[in-house]
Amino acid sequence: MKKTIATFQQMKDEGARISMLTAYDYSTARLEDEAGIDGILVGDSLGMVMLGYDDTLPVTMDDMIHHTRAVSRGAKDALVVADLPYMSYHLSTMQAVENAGRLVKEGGAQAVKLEGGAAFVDEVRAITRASVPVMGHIGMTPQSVNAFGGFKVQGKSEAVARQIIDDARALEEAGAFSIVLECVPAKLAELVTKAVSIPTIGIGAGAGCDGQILVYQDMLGMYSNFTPKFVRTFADVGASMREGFASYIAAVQDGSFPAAEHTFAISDDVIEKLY
Ligand SMILES: Nc1nc(=O)c2c([nH]1)NC[C@@H]1CN(c3ccc(C(=O)N[C@@H](CCC(=O)O)C(=O)O)cc3)CN21
Ligand SMILES: CC(C)C(=O)C(=O)O
Ligand SMILES: [Mg+2]
Repeated sequence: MKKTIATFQQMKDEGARISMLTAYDYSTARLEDEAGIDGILVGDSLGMVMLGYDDTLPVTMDDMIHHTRAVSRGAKDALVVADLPYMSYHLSTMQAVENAGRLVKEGGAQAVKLEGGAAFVDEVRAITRASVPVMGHIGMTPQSVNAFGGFKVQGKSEAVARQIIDDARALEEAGAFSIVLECVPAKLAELVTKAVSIPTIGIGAGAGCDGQILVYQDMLGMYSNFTPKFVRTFADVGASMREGFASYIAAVQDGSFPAAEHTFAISDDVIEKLY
């Protein structure tokens, strides 16, 4: 059965941990869904892991819609959340609602995510008012990479830690259904999780969150540009792929592929006539 934002809230209330992963295409979404994932995020991280940019800033609404449509078709049960990319919700609440609406209407997402806390409560309220559920995202928000001076842990000082707690409360008050906590100290994430009644989903935020999310290429060993400290390789699919590609290349080179069983037959009569 399709999971909803009510399923997420019920899981927090019952103390069941929520599992999320990113996906950017139909086949991967299908595999994650079959494995029983609760939620799939079509992250703007697709700019890095799918498109090869150095950060998420160049990702467009058209990129997001293209990938969200594919994921929506593969996610039978999982809740599909799509990221609002950089500059798609920063100009006005009107722009935010319009683009959130496109991710639902054209992409087939059930919810959207935006980066920001107290500074974006007007956008969260406006999108929620249009009946699109919003996931907040605070801590190390990658769209602010230039403002942070790199992908750096946030919330180690009292001032920033306090801001993160205030941001979480502001998001809940504005109607967000859930909050991603990225790259914040584990004990701060625990405090935030207790400070709000909506589920927190952590990435590099420790086990005290209500759920976890990872970029799937990271947990399958498929992306080697960097490996954040918070990543565990659950299966080395990257190594399997490299081996598979290498044996294909070798088989083509030595002529062992394709073999007879991979070919289509034609009657000798027909062939004779062609000579
Ligand atoms: N493949 C991938 N995985 C991600 O988790 C991810 C993306 N891409 N793209 C968007 C953002 C960027 N993220 C990142 C990127 C780098 C670090 C990183 O290198 N962190 C270091 C140092 C942190 C510090 O000490 O301040 C680490 O060791 O984890 C963390 C998160 C998380 N998101
Ligand atoms: C890492 C998650 C939370 C994200 O925002 C993304 O994949 O874009
Ligand atoms: Mg993102």
